[in-house]
Amino acid sequence: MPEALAERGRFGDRLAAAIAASTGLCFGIDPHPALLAGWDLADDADGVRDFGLRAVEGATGRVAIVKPQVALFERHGAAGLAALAEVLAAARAAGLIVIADTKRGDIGSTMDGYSAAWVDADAPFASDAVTLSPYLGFGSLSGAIARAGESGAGVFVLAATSNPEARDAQTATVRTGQHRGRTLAAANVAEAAAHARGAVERGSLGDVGVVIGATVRLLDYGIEPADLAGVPVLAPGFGAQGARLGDVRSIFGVAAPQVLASSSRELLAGPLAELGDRLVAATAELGR
Ligand SMILES: O=C(O)c1cc(=O)[nH]c(=O)n1[C@@H]1O[C@H](COP(=O)(O)O)[C@@H](O)[C@H]1O
Repeated sequence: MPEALAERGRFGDRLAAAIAASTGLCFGIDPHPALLAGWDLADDADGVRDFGLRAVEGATGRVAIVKPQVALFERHGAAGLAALAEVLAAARAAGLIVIADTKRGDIGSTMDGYSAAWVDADAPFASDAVTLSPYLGFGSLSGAIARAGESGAGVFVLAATSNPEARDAQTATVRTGQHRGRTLAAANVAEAAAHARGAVERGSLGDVGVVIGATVRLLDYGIEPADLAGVPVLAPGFGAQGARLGDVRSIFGVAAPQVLASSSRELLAGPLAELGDRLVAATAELGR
């Protein structure tokens, strides 16, 4: 077993334990300009760092999973990325499971660079998991998936995203190969499910998750909740995009227990002093 994996264990196992000990609430850390202003912070690199660190402080002991949005730090250039590295390290030091929302996706050889940046044990932006786009072909991610597994990290692969304009592309029918006849979204789910088989036998979760927006109807994308056995489901779209935390069961059916219900702006908006209360209320609304 590679040393890094031996140290922290498999991502899916750690995630399953975190959900069992807390809930699947995933707190999105998205430093938008208006939210920074709401916490009396400047929209610059220092501001996004302080915003991220305060969000991590509010999350600690209240939620198990956080998801910093990379672009909202990156927009402040090198200093913004340095701020992001600090926030990621603080979140991991606090024992939170950190999903970096990078949405990277490239040809396989280039994906090695992203792995070195985000998921290797000694990566400058080391995270527990990253979001990846499979729309250059799921196979283009196979090296990144293997490399994440070697360091005990995970990946979340976009399947049915929360934005309505993705629907045409993601419901297109695959015409050749083993997924012939499936929608592209369902084919990505099937690939993730294949990675989860061993974990299902252990009563755990796989290291390859999918992203399915809480705003979509699974059946419209050719996905059945039962297709998701053992697959962690990152589900953004709660709060600002309209989905309600209390509806996780009706949206995801039998897959509800492995859903990471993600909300950013709705939890971040409002006074910093009340952030803890908002997180506690969201946890109660989500339930177990
Ligand atoms: O991968 C994501 O995190 C993601 C996928 C998706 O389908 N939809 C989606 O909204 N997201 C991200 O989830 C967050 C949603 O933010 P709120 O709408 O403020 O809760 C943003 O950071 C989005 O980039």
